[in-house]
Amino acid sequence: MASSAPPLKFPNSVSSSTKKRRKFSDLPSIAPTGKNWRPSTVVVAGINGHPQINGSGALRVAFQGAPGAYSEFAAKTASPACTTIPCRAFADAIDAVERGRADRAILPVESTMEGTALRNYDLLLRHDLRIVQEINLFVHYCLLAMPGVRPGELRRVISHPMALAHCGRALSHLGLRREPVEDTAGAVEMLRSNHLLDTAAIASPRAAVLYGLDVLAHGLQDESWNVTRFLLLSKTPTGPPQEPAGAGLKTSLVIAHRGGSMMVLLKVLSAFSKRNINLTKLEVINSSNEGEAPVMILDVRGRGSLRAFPHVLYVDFEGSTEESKVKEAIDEISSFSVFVRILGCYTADTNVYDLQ
Ligand SMILES: O=C(O)C(=O)Cc1ccccc1
Repeated sequence: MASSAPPLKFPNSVSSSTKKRRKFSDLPSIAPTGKNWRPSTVVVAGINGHPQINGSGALRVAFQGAPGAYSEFAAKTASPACTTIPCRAFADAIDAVERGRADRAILPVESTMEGTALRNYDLLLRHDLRIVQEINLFVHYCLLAMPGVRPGELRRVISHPMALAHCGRALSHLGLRREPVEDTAGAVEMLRSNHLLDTAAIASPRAAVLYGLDVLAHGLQDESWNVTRFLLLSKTPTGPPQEPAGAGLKTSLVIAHRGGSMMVLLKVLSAFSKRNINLTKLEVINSSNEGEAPVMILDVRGRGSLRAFPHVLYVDFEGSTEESKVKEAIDEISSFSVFVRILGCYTADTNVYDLQ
């Protein structure tokens, strides 16, 4: 399917693109998966054209949650032939990669409704893993209950905090007490195994089928345009994908410093703009007020120690670390920032995958 969608615009992200955000129904590049789990547009062989890793040929991807979680769908979208490894927490998924029990970890990092999931970005910064792929997944939420339960019998709803937040208006309307749990599919599993008749879960339609629950409502999200961006992380650097002049590639950086935050921001923007490098994300974190925790970043080049910074910029831009203008921009930024780390260089995902 065509891959001509404009860059996604996430709230709280500053994009240099002036293109208008388009509605789901307008987008030509939606890759619907139908009832068939895998979007036909995704290349089956390996990640970014890199060879599959383990003997059986299947990439092992660790994700947070029970089978049927959105992160698992995202992993299957990235690499349809992969074996997925459920983990209790995102930190466990990262740990699985660090210890070699998995080849990749998958992490939701931002959504069109909520912006950047800073806790997950924090995790990324504390570990030495590289971003090797991004996946944009259209997230549909359903209200699920035990078979035969009617809406009037429900008192509370459980789900992942992001799902509860994305469905805030609908849940207020239903008057259900909200309780966060680790993940959406885990919530469904909890209903099933504890035979909870007064509790609903928010999860995907696939989780309903997987665990045999009734779908009481579809499309529960407050906004119809609800896309989550996931990153696939690897321990082994795969190197920038080989594309002529960095075409279709994206690089993610973290820039950290200790003071003069506006000045640094302006200088960073200037380093990119004078080289015509298009930013696709800019997130500014300031935690210099008393009582605010600094951002902890693993210094992968130095002694491998964690360093604390009050001012951090997350920057994604179009281009590859192999391009000379990108190297120059990074060198210039390194000359006035305390710390710069390349989080990954990978193929930009211009599709939005729809798993319904
Ligand atoms: O809980 C899940 O299913 C996840 O994979 C995390 C999540 C939750 C809501 C939207 C996207 C990802």
